Amino acid sequence: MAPVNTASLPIYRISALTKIYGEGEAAVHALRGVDLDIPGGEILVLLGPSGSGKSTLLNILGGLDRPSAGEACFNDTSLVAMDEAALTEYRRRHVGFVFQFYNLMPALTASENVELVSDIADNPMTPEDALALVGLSERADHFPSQLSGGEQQRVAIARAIAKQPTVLLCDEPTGALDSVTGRSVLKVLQEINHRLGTTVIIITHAAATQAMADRVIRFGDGRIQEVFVNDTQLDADQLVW
Ligand SMILES: Nc1ncnc2c1ncn2[C@@H]1O[C@H](COP(=O)(O)OP(=O)(O)OP(=O)(O)O)[C@@H](O)[C@H]1O
Repeated sequence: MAPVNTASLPIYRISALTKIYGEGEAAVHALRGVDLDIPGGEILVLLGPSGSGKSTLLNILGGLDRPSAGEACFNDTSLVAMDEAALTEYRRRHVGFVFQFYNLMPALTASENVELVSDIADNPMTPEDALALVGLSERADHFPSQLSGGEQQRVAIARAIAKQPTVLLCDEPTGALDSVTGRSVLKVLQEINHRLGTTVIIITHAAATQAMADRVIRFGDGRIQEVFVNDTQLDADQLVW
């Protein structure tokens, strides 16, 4: 299938975004004024040391947390101005999450784990289609304990994409995996971006991942240190780390 080219218009516009946890002497300045446009349809990789604010930014973009000040718009709608109900609706319709740990229900099969989410979505893929996209058709009836770490993460990705989200937000998706398995998971994320046009944002400590990105953001101390546009994305199969 030909790549879907939805790149160009910003899907997120972020300006002067700050996040302070706690108060007074105990205050932690997690974001210190972030300005960033994220074009739709891209693979964006967020790099930076531990504690530099990457997860805080991702959580705000995903509607899981709120900034202390500044603005974050999704398709020109302010996430900051949304009330809790609107934010929940935004998450439900538009955002898929993938975390380091897969959080699958142990008593349910791969297919049933995906079905849990497709049941509450407006226009879901079937669990069969979602599992086929991540290359796990053969494992649909297996329980999590019968799957490898990489396979469990692929089920988690199938679950996240089954509702056909606009964006897929991934916080250390390969953090618990060896490099070969991690590459196979990144390959799946790349396939989803190419085939469905989903905007994919990946936080990682595996710096080699930047070679498959359209855009790389380097974070440090709550600020963007560098934005790098990558014109020659590698196939995830070719990543070396
Ligand atoms: N709920 C919270 N309450 C207080 N401080 C927090 C909270 N969440 C994050 N922080 C602090 O905010 C700062 C940024 O954290 P964040 O998790 O965004 O960093 P990160 O770059 O994602 O780090 P890592 O790579 O280790 O996940 C850190 O100093 C962290 O301790």
